[in-house]
Amino acid sequence: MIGVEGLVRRFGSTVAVKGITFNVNDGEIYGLLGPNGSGKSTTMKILAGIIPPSGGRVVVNGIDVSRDPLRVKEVVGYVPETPLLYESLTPVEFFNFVGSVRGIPREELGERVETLVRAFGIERYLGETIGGLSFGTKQKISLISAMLHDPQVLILDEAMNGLDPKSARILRELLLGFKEEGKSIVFSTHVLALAETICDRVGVIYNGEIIAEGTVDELKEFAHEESLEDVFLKLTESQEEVAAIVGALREAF
Ligand SMILES: Nc1ncnc2c1ncn2[C@@H]1O[C@H](COP(=O)(O)OP(=O)(O)OP(=O)(O)O)[C@@H](O)[C@H]1O
Repeated sequence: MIGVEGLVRRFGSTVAVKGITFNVNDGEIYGLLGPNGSGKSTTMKILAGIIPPSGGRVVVNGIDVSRDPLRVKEVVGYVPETPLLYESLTPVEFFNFVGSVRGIPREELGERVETLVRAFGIERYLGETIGGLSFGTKQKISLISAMLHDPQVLILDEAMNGLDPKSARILRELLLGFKEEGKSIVFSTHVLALAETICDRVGVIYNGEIIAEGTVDELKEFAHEESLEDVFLKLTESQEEVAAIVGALREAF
């Protein structure tokens, strides 16, 4: 369970997050959708205990992120937008490192690594240094490392980035399984068709504020639109702008 109330985050004079409020229940996948620079990653970093809020209150599984960010990290699995890995290690060395930092018993760690490595099909890269691997393979390593301690809460920032269709399907099925187990999942994506199929509820964030929230069907009804993409463009005031740009491009080419 995640509770976010009046969350504010400033970077100097920039107010990246302007007092947002939302909850994510146990067994729920919450989609955080918004244009570039709207405050998604900043919000997710705060939920994961990576950066502190400037104001408001965030409680993750009963733990206040401002008071106890280290304990928050224990219950959260966080996948950043860009994988942050030790490039000179092999995936096996990296998973062992994560396992020891998190205090995961050796046998449990071995079993989880084996299951997830097989699921994402990266067995053949286990002995290579991470620095030489493709972006998609690094993303899979980042995902696996976030799941090794079996966290109750998953914060996934553009987690499908770089994944091939098979791995994207596997991740989707894994997330649906986690949801069944009662985990809370926050998921940001620019792929609205994906959000439509996976999220129980979505929050549309724009200029650091949540401007609409609900199930995909509720948002479609609210905006009188047929697809989540049209809802998104309408709410973020991009529909007319997109039409004007496309018109100009057609004239130019
Ligand atoms: N470390 C930082 N220092 C200064 N400004 C920052 C920092 N991190 C984020 N910002 C600013 O905060 C705002 C929100 O950024 P954020 O990365 O949260 O957006 P986002 O919705 O995740 O965007 P994208 O879809 O492009 O990943 C932007 O104006 C960004 O420039």
